[in-house]
Amino acid sequence: MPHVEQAPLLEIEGLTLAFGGVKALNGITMSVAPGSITSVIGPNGAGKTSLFNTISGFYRPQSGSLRFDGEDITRLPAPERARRGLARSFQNIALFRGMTVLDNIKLGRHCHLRTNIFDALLYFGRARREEVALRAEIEERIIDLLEIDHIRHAPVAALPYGLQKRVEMARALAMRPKILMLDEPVAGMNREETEDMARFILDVRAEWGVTVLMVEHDMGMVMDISDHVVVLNFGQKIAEGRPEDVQNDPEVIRAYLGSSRATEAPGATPAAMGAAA
Ligand SMILES: Nc1ncnc2c1ncn2[C@@H]1O[C@H](COP(=O)(O)OP(=O)(O)OP(=O)(O)O)[C@@H](O)[C@H]1O
Repeated sequence: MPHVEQAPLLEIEGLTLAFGGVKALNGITMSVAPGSITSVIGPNGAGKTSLFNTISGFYRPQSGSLRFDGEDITRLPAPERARRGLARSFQNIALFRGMTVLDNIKLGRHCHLRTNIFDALLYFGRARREEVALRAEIEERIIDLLEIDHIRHAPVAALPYGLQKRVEMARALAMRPKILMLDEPVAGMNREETEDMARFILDVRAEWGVTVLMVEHDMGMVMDISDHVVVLNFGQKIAEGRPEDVQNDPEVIRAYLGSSRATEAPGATPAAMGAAA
């Protein structure tokens, strides 16, 4: 059978976003294949967070378009994008710290709750009971998959940072997303926590087929688990491809050399950095 390429789940075309005179994004075109783990990397100020905020609908681009699951979402507000299956975590954890782990996870399902009075009136009895049971089952699967059963009743504020990050991912998963957007999922984690998180991301993809789009500075982790890597610098895409290709791209190494994160350059051996200088 001939190989047929699947249509991208997310297609970004010519995205431009400016803050005053600063072009945080300058004509970014990229796509995310269904079932892939796609990572966006780049030195500080490259535009990664701006890209995430534009995809999830917090920022409105000056030009360009976004298609998600075959539909144009460029003008849709953030909650509607979430409802359609774009879920994200945040660089700085955005959990309700006084609430328990379980209650935080339950909040993830809010985007699917009915808000229309007619829907609500029609929605009672068996259908409702079935949906409640289904949600509870999904929450249990998430808790099991992310190994957080032992802390389900703990207040989030009492947990170490690495576990809080895991709970944030659990909450995003409770939205039953098509794309899970992870903003620096291992920032501030030690090696062991990082390896755990990498394993959870792979498990989530394998078991649920969720597509993952992440921004991350930890090059080891990005290169280990990504299928596709997109590199930004000063708001522009300077490279993309398989981890091994991006790692050896002289322009990518040069971009990191000029930044405070030179030692994090993909494949930053002294020889490679000397060659790129
Ligand atoms: N709300 C804002 N107002 C003004 N300028 C902004 C705003 N957000 C981002 N910028 C500017 O846009 C550019 C891209 O920033 P962005 O935060 O997207 O980069 P980044 O790649 O996520 O950086 P980091 O790795 O440090 O998180 C930077 O020059 C930044 O100063």
